[in-house]
Amino acid sequence: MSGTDFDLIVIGGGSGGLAGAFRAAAHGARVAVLEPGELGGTCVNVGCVPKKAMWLAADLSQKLALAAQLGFAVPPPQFDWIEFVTHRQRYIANIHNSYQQRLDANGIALLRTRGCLLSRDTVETSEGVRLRAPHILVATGGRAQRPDVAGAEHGMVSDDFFNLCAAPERVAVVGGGYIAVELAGVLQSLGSRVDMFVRGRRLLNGFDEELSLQLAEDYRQYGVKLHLDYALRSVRGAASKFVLRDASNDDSAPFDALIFATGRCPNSDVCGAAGIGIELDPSGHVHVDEFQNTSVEGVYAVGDVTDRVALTPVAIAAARRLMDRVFGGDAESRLDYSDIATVIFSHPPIGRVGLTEDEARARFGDAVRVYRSGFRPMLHALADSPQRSLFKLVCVGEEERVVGIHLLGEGADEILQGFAVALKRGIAKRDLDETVAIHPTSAEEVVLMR
Ligand SMILES: Cc1cc2nc3c(=O)[nH]c(=O)nc-3n(C[C@H](O)[C@H](O)[C@H](O)COP(=O)(O)OP(=O)(O)OC[C@H]3O[C@@H](n4cnc5c(N)ncnc54)[C@H](O)[C@@H]3O)c2cc1C
Ligand SMILES: NC(=O)c1ccc[n+]([C@@H]2O[C@H](COP(=O)([O-])OP(=O)(O)OC[C@H]3O[C@@H](n4cnc5c(N)ncnc54)[C@H](O)[C@@H]3O)[C@@H](O)[C@H]2O)c1
Repeated sequence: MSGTDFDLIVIGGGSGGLAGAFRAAAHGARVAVLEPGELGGTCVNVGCVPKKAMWLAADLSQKLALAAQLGFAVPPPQFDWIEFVTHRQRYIANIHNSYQQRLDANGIALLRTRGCLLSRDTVETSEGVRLRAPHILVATGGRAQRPDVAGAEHGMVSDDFFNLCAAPERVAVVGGGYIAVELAGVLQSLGSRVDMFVRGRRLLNGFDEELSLQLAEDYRQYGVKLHLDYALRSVRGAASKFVLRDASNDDSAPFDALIFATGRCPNSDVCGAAGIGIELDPSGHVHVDEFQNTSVEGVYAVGDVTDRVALTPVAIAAARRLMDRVFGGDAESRLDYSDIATVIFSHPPIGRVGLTEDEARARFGDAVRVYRSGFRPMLHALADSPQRSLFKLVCVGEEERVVGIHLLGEGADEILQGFAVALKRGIAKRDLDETVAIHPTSAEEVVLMR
């Protein structure tokens, strides 16, 4: 084997790529990873990790306000954004170091460069070096996309949010999905006045409608202005003042910052996927089968570049199972994509696993039975804060198999994981009824619904 021959070349050192590289190396494969940016990709650098750090800061600021209402002598909190970012980035630097150490310890070659597929077994680096391997993993992730309207270049995207040094006074967030809801919540909590411009008639399309309506209510109470059914026509921006114009040519108030959270597109174009005949869907996602095979033999793909669920643990799990198949001798190893739990780090958070009520009714008709519990969590009730929780169970058939769990409220992010295991194991409502509650908690509502 020469210095440019490997068993596996991984293009992209993000969540999926690194997980695949480590698992392949553990099976004895000789691995090269190509990554021009920071190790860890989107999740570690401009996604889950810095986002969750900002969410924790926002959550603390809300808790400080509750504490003040409950008798603690808390002076109005002054948030030093730059100091917080120093802690956040130190945390991230530790992740980079730990990845680098693991790569070294596993003998994985890291090339700080871009990779482009030349054929089914050859990748060319930006410097023109050709590497060869019988197995290639495409794990190049995705990038934020701006809407196709005049002036869109003036706005930030989520990557830029993480470069902020202070809360802008008035912020416009365009979009109503995961990132829009999360960034709007953080900014409002940390002192901005946020307006959300949402194309649809509600937040979080595809999530349970009742929970999305309740979250919209929570956001309004919290001071976020929601502009639903908003058709953005253009943006004018100059000297850090932005004005949005809608389809009726009405102008918005001026904003100090504008953030587009209008979806992401796959990085299949920057790694030569189409050039070697890899099948893409109309939006450029790499089409993979249930074993993560692309349409070109020996070339696989995982994570956000594929036409599957765009979440970090999904990219990681898919990559590990793939490497167990390719190098670990387990011919059937593949990820079961059903019933993947997900959390939106809104204020309060939303957790979801399985079918929404609408999806269940479309599939099972009258056999669906829904249980719900709306309540004020104890801390909020004590502090006379209006924030409410709404938990829902979607059940099907005479045995009332639980096919969906939807939690909006404080703690939902931490409560859901265990119940996701239960749902995946096929529990029925009766199993929840037979489980003795843990009192007093929010989680107990899941086993007490009648
Ligand atoms: C703001 C935000 C918040 C998020 N929050 C969460 C969350 O809370 N929970 C969650 O589960 N998911 C979250 N996600 C989604 C999560 O970040 C992605 O699903 C995950 O990072 C996908 O991993 P990946 O390996 O497919 O791609 P990435 O992590 O994006 O990694 C791809 C890597 O490939 C590299 N690359 C691209 N082209 C090339 C090339 N030609 N050659 C070499 N390298 C290349 C890139 O530099 C990048 O490092 C969030 C995303 C965003 C944007
Ligand atoms: N907590 C988490 O796990 C988490 C957090 C962030 C992102 N993610 C992942 O990243 C993915 C991408 O997140 P996202 O928020 O970018 O996408 P998204 O698909 O959740 O939301 C995109 C939003 O942009 C709107 N939109 C699209 N084009 C528009 C246009 N031209 N004008 C106005 N609005 C427009 C859509 O209507 C939608 O509301 C998510 O689907 C999720 O898989 C996960």
